[in-house]
Amino acid sequence: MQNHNGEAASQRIARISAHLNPHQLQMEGKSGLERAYCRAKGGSPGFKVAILGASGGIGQPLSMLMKMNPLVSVLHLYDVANTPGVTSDISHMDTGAVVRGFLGPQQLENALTGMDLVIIPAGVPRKPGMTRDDLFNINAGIVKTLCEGIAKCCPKAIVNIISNPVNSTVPIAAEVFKKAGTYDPKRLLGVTMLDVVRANTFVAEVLGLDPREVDVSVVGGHAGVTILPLLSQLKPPCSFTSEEAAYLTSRIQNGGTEVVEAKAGAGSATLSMAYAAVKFADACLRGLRGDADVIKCAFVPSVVTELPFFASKVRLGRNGIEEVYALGPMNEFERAGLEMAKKELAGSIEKGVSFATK
Ligand SMILES: NC(=O)C1=CN([C@@H]2O[C@H](COP(=O)(O)OP(=O)(O)OC[C@H]3O[C@@H](n4cnc5c(N)ncnc54)[C@H](O)[C@@H]3O)[C@@H](O)[C@H]2O)C=CC1
Ligand SMILES: O=C([O-])CC(=O)C(=O)O
Repeated sequence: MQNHNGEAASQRIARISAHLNPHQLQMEGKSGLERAYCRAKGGSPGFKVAILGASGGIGQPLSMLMKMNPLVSVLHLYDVANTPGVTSDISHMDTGAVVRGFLGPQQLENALTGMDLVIIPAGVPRKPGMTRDDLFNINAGIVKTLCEGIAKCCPKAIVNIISNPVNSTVPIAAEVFKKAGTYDPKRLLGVTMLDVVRANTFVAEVLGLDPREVDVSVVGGHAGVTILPLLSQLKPPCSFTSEEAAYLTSRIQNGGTEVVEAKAGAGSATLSMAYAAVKFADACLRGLRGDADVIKCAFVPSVVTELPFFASKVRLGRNGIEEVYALGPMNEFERAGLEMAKKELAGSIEKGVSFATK
């Protein structure tokens, strides 16, 4: 009996059994992959997304949530450990995206080829007492290698960098792409969405509002004092006492540390980060699709200050970043915060650039 694609029963069984063993499929190379992608024909057309570091604390819930995203037609899960299990598990979800797993450096190129969006949560997380910069020695090399793969296999992809320290890993990525001759500043974004998610939550708590009604712009970078919430620009407009502004700014700046301490050695934010990463990735995909007015904060190549990278609101479109918005009016407290943020950011950016160019 033939199915609606005109496929005979024997072909159907062969296709399904091949799909059940991702490794076998991988070994079979292109024809196996092509067969798996046939399944996408039944689903909606969409974008191809790779997650690098897909088996980790962020990677797993992020993979799950991206499998639920109707804009995704193909989802590649890459890690140096445990991707067969994560892929098998997630592939049973009855959503449209076809999921494929890739394990270890020899499969990185297949994981990346043809991707529209690459999300990178690969790398080690903090333990109590550490700063994000303490992760530099391990994560800088990981991000560099993964970006070399991107430059080679999907140079036009939008890249979302989650791996810390974001203030240095984004400049590293830029240098890798420059060296490879593929750099497009519109396509490189450091993910600072969790700072916005936290800011919305904490501000809503103070104001007694639903967090979904609150929109805080968070600029600067993604570590300590470089995280600068612009509470004076809050939507809906509200005023805070100086005590409230100081409390909220400090809580937003230390949100990551709050989670690291509560997890007491078992890592840093993973679930709220996966939520924030999907919110951001979805915005990038909506931009690629051509939706109007997709605006989010991100740490990007920038000319809004004298620094080469800075987080501010950006408009996302078919080419990635279509517009980087200026910081807008700030009060005295925020202007002082901006000076502190820029001072620390300059060193973190320089550290990333010199690592990648040495
Ligand atoms: N941008 C942000 O707002 C946030 C960033 N982070 C950062 O995200 C990163 C990941 O955090 P978690 O998922 O909690 O860590 P985790 O340790 O649970 O997972 C990391 C994953 O990366 C994989 N990995 C290591 N080296 C790799 C390589 N060369 N290629 C591919 N995969 C590799 C590991 O096998 C592991 O599965 C950390 O650097 C953390 O600091 C965490 C929270 C928020
Ligand atoms: O604090 C950390 O190490 C992880 C992170 O970036 C965050 O939760 O904002």
